[in-house]
Amino acid sequence: MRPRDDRRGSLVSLPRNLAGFSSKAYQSVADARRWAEVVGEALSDGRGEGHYICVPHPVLPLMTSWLAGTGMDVGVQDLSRFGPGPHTGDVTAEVLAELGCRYVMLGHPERRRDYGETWETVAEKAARASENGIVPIIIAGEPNRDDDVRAVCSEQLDYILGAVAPEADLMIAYEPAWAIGAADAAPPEHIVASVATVRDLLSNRPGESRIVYGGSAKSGTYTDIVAAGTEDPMGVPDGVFLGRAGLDPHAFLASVDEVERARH
Ligand SMILES: O=C[C@H](O)COP(=O)(O)O
Repeated sequence: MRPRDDRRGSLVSLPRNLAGFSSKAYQSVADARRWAEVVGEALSDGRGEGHYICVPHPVLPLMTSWLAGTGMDVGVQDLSRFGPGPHTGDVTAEVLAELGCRYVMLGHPERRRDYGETWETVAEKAARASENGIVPIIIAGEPNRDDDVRAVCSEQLDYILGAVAPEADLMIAYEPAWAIGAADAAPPEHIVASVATVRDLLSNRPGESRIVYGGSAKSGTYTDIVAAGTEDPMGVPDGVFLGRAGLDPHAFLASVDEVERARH
């Protein structure tokens, strides 16, 4: 059975084409508003359907209202591993769901670096999200360039697959840690081989899964990946996840166009 999207009151599928942007902790509220004005105007015809942004918690309701009419989904970058109760400072999945949160990023190397988050914790958070109708975006990928992608991603995903219901929707952002915050994205051939591996690791799930690529992605990255994946369509991700490049709303819009063009 498909999980219920309580916000829309109906059963929905994950989008097929996904251009995403995580604003991390880069933007002020005024910056976020300026970003939303440009994107909101460009996608006011609903052309943003299925594309998404992940913002800090306080920006969630603001961004949701600023992007109304675009079709875009809004998510956040973390949530509490606890349910409602005595957990000072935490933001629960229940509160986020009430605010219309569609996605939550989990497992990002920056959170593991800054807060020592373990995959056990990430899995607990994924379960909390999923039980509350929020789709976890699991940031999976190898720490070092010469790591064994299958071995690393398999171990990371085992934590998650053991924690969320088999039929729950799941998004994986394949992000090799060595390509995050770097000068360039990982080589397209590496991305294609790795995405095919991740797809294979998820192939027995009854639930819907999507895979996007992140790590120094910018305009042109998705087109390069598609070109490298001509012989291996399973290795072509369902979209791209921008960090720094997406701070420029025009660059985000270019990625939306690129993903839409490549996948129609
Ligand atoms: O979630 C997004 C990624 O971590 C990518 O960030 P970056 O494009 O700044 O490397």
